[in-house]
Amino acid sequence: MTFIQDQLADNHCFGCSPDNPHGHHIKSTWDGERSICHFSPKPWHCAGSPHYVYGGLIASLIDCHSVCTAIAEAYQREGRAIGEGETIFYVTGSLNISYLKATPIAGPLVLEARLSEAGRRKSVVLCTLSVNGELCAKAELVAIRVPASWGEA
Ligand SMILES: CCCCCCCCCCCC(=O)SCCNC(=O)CCNC(=O)[C@H](O)C(C)(C)COP(=O)(O)OP(=O)(O)OC[C@H]1O[C@@H](n2cnc3c(N)ncnc32)[C@H](O)[C@@H]1OP(=O)(O)O
Repeated sequence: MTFIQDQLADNHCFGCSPDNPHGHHIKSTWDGERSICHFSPKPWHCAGSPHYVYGGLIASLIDCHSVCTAIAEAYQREGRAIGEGETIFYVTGSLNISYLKATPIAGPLVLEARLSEAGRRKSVVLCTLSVNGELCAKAELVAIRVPASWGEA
């Protein structure tokens, strides 16, 4: 299986860099229309209850998976394989989440994202997070394209 994050070089992101030892290391697939990410929370990712996932973690996963989706779609729109040629970099402009149900920590969490708008600099990504087929959170993220130098070390 090919993951978006493994095709992007020099990535330092807490959410998705394969090389950040302290990060979440999320992995997302992209099929040309939608992206999927599976994540299994650890017991310490709990909210006030040990049974449910901390909302900040949910936001972090949705944030990163959605921005990676915007990046994958932008490469596709330019007719390039992900990571090929000049780096395409997006950042989060806004993130609006609705927590619909407490998210079981037993997981796995399944994130699914697709674009509802794709402009020159601005993409709008719709993302859902489900567990065992139950929708627990949904979000809209505005991703803004920035120069590749934004991501340099
Ligand atoms: C190495 C491989 C990769 C590796 C992969 C890396 C994945 C990284 C994932 C990390 C995700 C993050 O956490 S990123 C970190 C958190 N985010 C940030 O730090 C961003 C901080 N904010 C900024 O730098 C700036 O405000 C920007 C870049 C977001 C926008 O500023 P700007 O450049 O002046 O934008 P501007 O020209 O005014 O607007 C352009 C268009 O975007 C819209 N727009 C601008 N800001 C917003 C906003 N906050 N919410 C909604 N929409 C907005 C405008 O209406 C306009 O739409 P229209 O008129 O064109 O329709």
